[in-house]
Formats: sequence, C-alpha cells, structure tokens
Amino acid sequence: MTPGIRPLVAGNWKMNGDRDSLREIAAIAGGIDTALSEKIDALICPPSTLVYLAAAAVQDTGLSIGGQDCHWAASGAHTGDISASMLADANATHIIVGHSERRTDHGESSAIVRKKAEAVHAEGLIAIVCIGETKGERDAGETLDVLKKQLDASVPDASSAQNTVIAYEPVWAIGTGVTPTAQDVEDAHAFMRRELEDRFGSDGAGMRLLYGGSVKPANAGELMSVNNVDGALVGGASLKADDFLAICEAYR
Ligand SMILES: O=C[C@H](O)COP(=O)(O)O
Repeated sequence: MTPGIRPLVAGNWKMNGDRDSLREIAAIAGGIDTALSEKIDALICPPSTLVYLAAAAVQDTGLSIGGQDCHWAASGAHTGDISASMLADANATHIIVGHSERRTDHGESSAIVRKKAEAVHAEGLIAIVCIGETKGERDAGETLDVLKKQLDASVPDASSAQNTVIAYEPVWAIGTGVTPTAQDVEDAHAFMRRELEDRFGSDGAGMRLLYGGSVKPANAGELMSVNNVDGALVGGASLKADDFLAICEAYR
C-alpha cells in the first residue's frame, strides 16, 4: 500500500475464455459492491474477442475491462494485431503492454513496449507496463539492474500517475505457485518508486505499482500490505470469480 494511492486489482485472462465466460465476468462485477468500489479499482483483461461484450456486461458496475496487448500503430497492414484505438472503441479502459509472455513469445523489446504504451496514452487509456527479471537474472543478483533498464526503456516520457501503472512480475513467479518473499517484493517496489520519483517527480510518487506472479486468495493479504504495492496483476486466479473477488477482499 502507498498512502493516498487508490489500489488497482487487475486480472489478466491471457488466452483463456469464450462467450460462456462472460458469466464469470458478470459474477465478478456483481461481487464488487459499493463499499469495495469505494476502496479499489477492479479490472479484467479478457482476450480481445470478448472485450466489447465484457465491457457491455459490466456497464455501470465497479469493474472495468481492458486489453492484454496492442500494436503501436493505430491501423494498417499488421495481420493479426489489434490497435489501442480498436480496444478503446470496444470500451477498454486499460491495456497491458510488455507482459513477459509477449516479451518472450513475440520477442518484444522494451523499445517496442514503449511505443505500445505511447499508443495507449494517445487513445487516452491507461497503460499497464509490465517489467520483471528472469530466474537466471535473479540468481545472478541482477534484479534491480534489470528493473531499472526495463523501466527506463519501456515507460514513455509522457507518463503520469493517471495514465500509467507499473506491474512488477518476476518471470519465475508467473504461473508457478512460487512468490518472492514480502521483503523481496518490498525491496523491488521501493527501488521502482525511487526510480520513478527521480524521473517523473510527483507523478512517479503517485503511480500505481502492482505486484504480479502467483497471487492467490491465500497470499493476497500479505502481498497487498507490502509498502509500495498498490494492487495486483492476477493471472490464473482471476479466471474464477470466487478467487478474484477473494483477492479484492484483501482491501475491504
Ligand atoms: O499477468 C499476470 C501474471 O502473469 C501472473 O500470472 P499468475 O497469477 O497466473 O502467476
């Protein structure tokens, strides 16, 4: 937690979900009651096929809908890609960029991630910029160096506390059931906060810093109470309404 920062609990459905899953999204929206939505922002990022329908299903609730990735161009000859403006047109409010699965599976560099985040900002949406070290980098003691390089190169100069969220996701913690210790998370987030304050001043002080990687109901309370952890980016445990809502409940 950071005093004065409104937490964001975001779910990334990755390549999971079909139209039947809209029921799960409606159940999540139904569980974000007024008391909870006064305390947190809640977001689900389904596959792009569901963004428009999901956004329609959660209208006037405490749940928002986002995209998982976008191209840096607004339109053009980019087969299979989707632009930030298309996601905005489908009523997405946030777009994840730079997830480690994009960096690994699609060879996305931090320079590409930055261009994507700029495209998100150009549409007036919020970019959730993901960074994080691999197991090898951690074992070599390079975690903070990697975070600095990724922050510097992936986060656009025009970023503000309003248009940018940073998600720290140690690659080795994603989908493994293994998490860093609370102290390790605190150290990484304190480092990111200092770096962002140095570069963006009060906007860096106000930017939301999410932790992601094997967040589940059983560890959400501990992880979400760590200094400078302003919410979570949840993968597997966001697919079921009961699990995702139990994570949100850490903030009630
Ligand atoms: O974007 C979400 C993360 O990659 C975390 O996934 P996970 O909660 O399944 O470990």
